[in-house]
Amino acid sequence: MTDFASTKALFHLPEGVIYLDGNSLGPLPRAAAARVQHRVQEEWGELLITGWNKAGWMAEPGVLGNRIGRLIGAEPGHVVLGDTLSIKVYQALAAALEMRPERRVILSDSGNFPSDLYMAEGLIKALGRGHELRVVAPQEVAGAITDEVAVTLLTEVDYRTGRLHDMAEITRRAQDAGALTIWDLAHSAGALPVDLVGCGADFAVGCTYKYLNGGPGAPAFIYVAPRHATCAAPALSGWLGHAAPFAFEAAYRPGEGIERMRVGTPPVLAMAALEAALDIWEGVDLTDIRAQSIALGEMFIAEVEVRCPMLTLASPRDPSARGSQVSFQFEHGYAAMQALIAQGVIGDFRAPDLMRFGFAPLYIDTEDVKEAARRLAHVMQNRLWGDPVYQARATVT
Ligand SMILES: Cc1ncc(COP(=O)(O)O)c(C=O)c1O
Ligand SMILES: Nc1c(O)cccc1C(=O)C[C@H](N)C(=O)O
Repeated sequence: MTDFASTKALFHLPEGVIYLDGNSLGPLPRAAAARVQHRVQEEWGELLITGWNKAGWMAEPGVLGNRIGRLIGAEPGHVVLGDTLSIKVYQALAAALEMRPERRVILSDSGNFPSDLYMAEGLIKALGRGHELRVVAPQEVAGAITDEVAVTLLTEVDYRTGRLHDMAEITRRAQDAGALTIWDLAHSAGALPVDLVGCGADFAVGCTYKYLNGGPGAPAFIYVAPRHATCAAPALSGWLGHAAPFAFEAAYRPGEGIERMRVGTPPVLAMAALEAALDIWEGVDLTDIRAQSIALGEMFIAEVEVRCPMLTLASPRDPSARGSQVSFQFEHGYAAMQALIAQGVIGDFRAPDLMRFGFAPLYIDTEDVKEAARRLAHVMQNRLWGDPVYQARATVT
């Protein structure tokens, strides 16, 4: 059984703050600052360029990829880190489309994060072969899998509502129809158990700065199923995905297996912070995370619905149908969230009217949830959101 009181102590959280936004950016693992400092001073400072070999910087995208692989049910040696999630979406999609050259439809849903859809649009333009991005409502995905579909591009957990796709069922249906699947695990990795092997997923991508707590700008990851490892063509054929980067050949040859999904120089400083964050996951059981995340979410919903009748639940009520976040709809949601943040409870707002709260059991406990609901009730009952100071929109929300 995971001891969540011990894991909470491993994070720095500002005094008085209840942090319900780890679904956007996880908090600072206490060990990360010293780990980054060590990398800067002892490795970069003292080893200089020899750090690539002596400190293992060059191999780290695969080493950390394996540690993430354990959390998402991947086979060892089939996850690699690097770049941003948007880039990894592009790579997976380009590889999948190449593997289904006779088909033209990319199937996604309106609950997908816009960047995934934008990357698909950009790739369609770049390919110029008449592909279509077909976007349906989340609940219509299964029915929209036809033999026109080359690939499904879906985020398992809807970033706005927390609605969860049935990964196993959709993967099965897609493959029965001859399509490939790409799963974006941005809101899944570290939030709930994921079983890529069990589901038979073809590709998966995700970020490490949310529930994995790797820090702002932490690198993304990509998974390619072993059966595709030698046929997935890398669209972004950078030198570190080459079979022999240091042979400096004039022409590109894809690297062995997942190595070919590397592009360029790895983010060495960011990986130091991520390494410290992943240490915390070593003793953690994802089934414990799921059970506790459901308990926290259920408690929050119950407390808020009793105290704040003006808020409407926008997430699935059935906890098994949602990820590790809960959203409430409110017309003045932006200002209400700003007022709540001023009370020390950090959640976020997603247009047009959703107040979104993430529950990460590693550092959020039942007392936090009760206190967050109390402060939210204070904001709502006293109509603090009506104060013009909370209406001004910030650049990043
Ligand atoms: C589901 C999903 N996909 C893609 C992205 C984009 O990630 P990045 O900014 O790392 O490219 C995000 C978050 O920003 C996301 O939540
Ligand atoms: N990646 C982000 C960023 O660089 C700035 C602000 C927010 C983000 C996010 O990750 C947003 C997140 N994907 C979401 O679900 O809304």
